Amino acid sequence: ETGEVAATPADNGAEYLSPVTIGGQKLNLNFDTGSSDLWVFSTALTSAEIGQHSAFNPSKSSTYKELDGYSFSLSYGDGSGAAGVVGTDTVDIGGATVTRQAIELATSVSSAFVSDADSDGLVGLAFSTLNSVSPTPQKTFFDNIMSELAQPVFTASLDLDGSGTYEFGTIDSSKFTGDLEFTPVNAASGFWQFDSSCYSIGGKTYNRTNATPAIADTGTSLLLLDPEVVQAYYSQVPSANYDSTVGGYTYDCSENLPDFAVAVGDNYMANIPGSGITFSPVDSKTCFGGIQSNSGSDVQIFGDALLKHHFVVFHGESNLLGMAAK
Ligand SMILES: Cc1cc(CN)n(C)n1
Repeated sequence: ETGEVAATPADNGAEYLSPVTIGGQKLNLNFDTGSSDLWVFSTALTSAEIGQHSAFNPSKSSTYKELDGYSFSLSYGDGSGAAGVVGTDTVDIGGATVTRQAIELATSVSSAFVSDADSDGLVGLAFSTLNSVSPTPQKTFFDNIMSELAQPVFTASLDLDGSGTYEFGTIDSSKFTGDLEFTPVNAASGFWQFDSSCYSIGGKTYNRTNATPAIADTGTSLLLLDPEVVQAYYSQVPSANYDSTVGGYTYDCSENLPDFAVAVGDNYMANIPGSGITFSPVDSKTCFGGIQSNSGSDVQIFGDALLKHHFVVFHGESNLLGMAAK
């Protein structure tokens, strides 16, 4: 079995959304390799909360089964969150189908989700150990389908314009160039976590002895690195400075930015060309960088700002992360 689904740009350009069919109902969900819950807007929310979203209606699905007394509650690194009840239903992603997938129906969502009209929820693709369901954590879609897949993998090929594809069960060699380099993942963390102990700016490489581990996180827009790396990068950008009003480093959009690369394990340097560093405009002349600080937290988050320049393989059986240029 394999499945392929397109990722399309959300208006805000900060996330990638893909169509998922649950009990015959289609929702646009954010595939998130940095969390492990599949949750959706549900008709239990108020109409004000639902707004323009598609909301799953359990009473309209002939295959939905409530998990009586089960609940979930989530909060993400950006302060957003959701909570609600749990059931199972048939989930189809691009032709790959799980018949009794735990789905988490939101009865409350934070304001960030209400205002993000493009995302009807998330598909968590980190390890099931991080699933938030009580009293019994549930398995992710990938865990449930892995044994049915032609290969125990899923891949993310996210493009610069916010489009792209997620594929389950196959590694499409037409989607990358050069060698696919695999790195062992520390699955005990629950994340797709690996070491990252060097970086390069404008082609000059720096080794680090105190780097925090990194995770591959398709649900985060930016590249959130240890402060010393971020300061080193923006010290090479004359007009750059930390702007607390926007909460990050900004610079003149006219700058000729240096290339940046960061290690994924020991044998892959993931490069971002200088022309690909900017995340968004702040105003007519100021730009907000895709490289920002993790504020000294104990992990570096390799989000879409990095991943969209590469082809990424998540290998669930051997706990490996594959990276290739494209
Ligand atoms: C909703 C959401 C997901 C993630 C990354 N895992 N963030 C930071 N926010």
